[in-house]
Amino acid sequence: MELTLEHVDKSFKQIHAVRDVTLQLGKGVHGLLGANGSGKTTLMRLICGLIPLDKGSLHFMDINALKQYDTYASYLGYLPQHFGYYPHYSVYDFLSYMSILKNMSKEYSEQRIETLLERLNLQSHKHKKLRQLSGGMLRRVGIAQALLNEPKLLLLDEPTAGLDPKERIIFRNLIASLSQECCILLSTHIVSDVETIADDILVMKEGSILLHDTVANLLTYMQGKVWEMVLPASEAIALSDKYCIVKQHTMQDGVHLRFISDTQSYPNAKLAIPDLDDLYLYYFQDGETV
Ligand SMILES: Nc1ncnc2c1ncn2[C@@H]1O[C@H](COP(=O)(O)OP(=O)(O)OP(=O)(O)O)[C@@H](O)[C@H]1O
Repeated sequence: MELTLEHVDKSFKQIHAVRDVTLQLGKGVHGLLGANGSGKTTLMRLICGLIPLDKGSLHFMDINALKQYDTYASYLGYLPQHFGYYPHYSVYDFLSYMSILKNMSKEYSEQRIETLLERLNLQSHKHKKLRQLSGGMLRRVGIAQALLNEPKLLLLDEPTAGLDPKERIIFRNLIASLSQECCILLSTHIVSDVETIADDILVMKEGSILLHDTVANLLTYMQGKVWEMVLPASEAIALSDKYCIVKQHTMQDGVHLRFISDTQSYPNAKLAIPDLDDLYLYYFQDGETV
């Protein structure tokens, strides 16, 4: 069960949105991190076949997505960043409608919808109109439609956007439970969404995959670059002009700072154990929005 992209490239007029991306993703959860405009959604839409590649190839298992799209699509589930829905449809009617679009038989889709309503804790809401649902429930309906055809390749574009912390945890657990069944590519701005559940992380910047490795390996790279120290408030301001500050907390004894520096810039700075937030800021400290 492997997704393979080779030299995938896409431009929109003068914007080079995806640059020569080559990667292989197997079963499990793959976190796709990147700042706004780094190309995550475009990459997902290319993988889904919603927009054509300018160059490159795309295979899932032995299927050539460009030549055997119908077979490829039968393995695919996709939750877009902004999933359009029909506010007057009930949860059940919406899922039935989506199963027709996915060419599923009536009998199979009825069974499958019941299973998913149960699994996603939506059973008691099945006759509610979509417009009556909270953001979290709507996101769960979005996931349910993506899972209707029991996909082997699941693409989730910022699935936790707009969810409260509790819903985010429920969602994370759900994704983790699906990871044994399929290859999941999950894009997000929120590092904590993928830190604990992703088997590996892809960091995308300006259309290219800058890093692709396990969390443990990526953090090894940050060792020796993350520092902590306490400074009087007046000195802390000067430091924030020079270094990338990851955390800052004012307490009675001064300002507690966590910052990134390739070398020990202050004698009283102590090395800290790096986390993914540090790594993310290290690569996006040049002013891009996170
Ligand atoms: N249909 C399009 N037409 C023109 N430019 C586009 C189109 N889709 C994306 N772009 C541009 O391609 C670049 C990558 O956009 P994309 O939406 O893929 O990034 P992203 O990483 O998903 O960003 P975000 O996190 O904000 O959703 C951006 O400069 C964007 O403006």
